[in-house]
Amino acid sequence: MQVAKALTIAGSDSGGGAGVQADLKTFQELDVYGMSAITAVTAQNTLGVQGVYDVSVDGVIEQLNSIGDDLTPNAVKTGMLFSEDIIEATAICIDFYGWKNLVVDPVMIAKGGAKLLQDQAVRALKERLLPLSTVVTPNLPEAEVLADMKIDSEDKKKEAAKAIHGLGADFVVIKGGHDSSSIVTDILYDGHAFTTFDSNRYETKNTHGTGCTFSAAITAQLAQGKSVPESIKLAKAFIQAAIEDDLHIGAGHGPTNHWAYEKRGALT
Ligand SMILES: Nc1ncnc2c1ncn2[C@@H]1O[C@H](COP(=O)(O)OP(=O)(O)OP(=O)(O)O)[C@@H](O)[C@H]1O
Ligand SMILES: Cc1ncc(CO)c(N)n1
Repeated sequence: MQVAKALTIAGSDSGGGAGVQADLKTFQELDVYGMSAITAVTAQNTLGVQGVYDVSVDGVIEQLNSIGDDLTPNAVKTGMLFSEDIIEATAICIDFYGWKNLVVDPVMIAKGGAKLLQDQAVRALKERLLPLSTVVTPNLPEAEVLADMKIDSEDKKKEAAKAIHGLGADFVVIKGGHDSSSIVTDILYDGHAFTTFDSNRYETKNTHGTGCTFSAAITAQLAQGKSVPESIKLAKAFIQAAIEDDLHIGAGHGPTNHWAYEKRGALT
């Protein structure tokens, strides 16, 4: 049996809803063999982030070398990268091993406000990682930082997508989770045209790890040879199911349900 392999380079969430844990659960649900290189360990639950401990740059490089020397991934995603040095090391390794199908989720701040990327690391993200990326998936506040502009209209969102595309990503998806409208719209820009992906907003506080899960689903699809638009369509259906069928775990912002998409498929 030939199985596609995907790698996540990201932080660990002890609460299991975001970060490496969300990525591996998503890969597994989408029939992709999951691998991980951990950049930081967070002490985290549904109430917030209690601590952040970054892994040494040597530790990150050694994990990537272990994978690169034996287990070539068909697609790679990055999540929480924390520091300029970790971004630099990640970019060098991705380039060295020639890994393709890179999805960059430019994680900056956790929903509760904790910093998951140092301010001085934004430049490295823009200059070192985005030029290697197939897809970059900012939420609205991240798109504002990457494009260096305020986004307060649909036209501004499109202008920001163009600016981020100009940083070197092949495809830009600006996610709509932070909007307040009843329809959640993610927009995709491929350098020529825009495509929109709409869904009904589901009112819930259990949205911890939505961005990680969405970008991991895109990565799993790319690993299996799907096109970027096809991968985003599936990822949107995957996250919609995971949000709507919420698990009610923990007293704060609970995780999404990584089983839900498969379960729906089994029922239809
Ligand atoms: N309430 C909701 N109902 C339906 N879809 C949603 C909702 N919130 C987010 N989404 C979808 O989830 C995906 C992630 O979007 P979001 O903007 O929440 O990412 P994020 O802020 O990076 O997430 P996080 O930082 O919590 O991991 C997108 O595809 C978005 O459309
Ligand atoms: C480790 C980690 N990565 C990403 C996020 C963003 O959801 C988070 N809260 N924690």
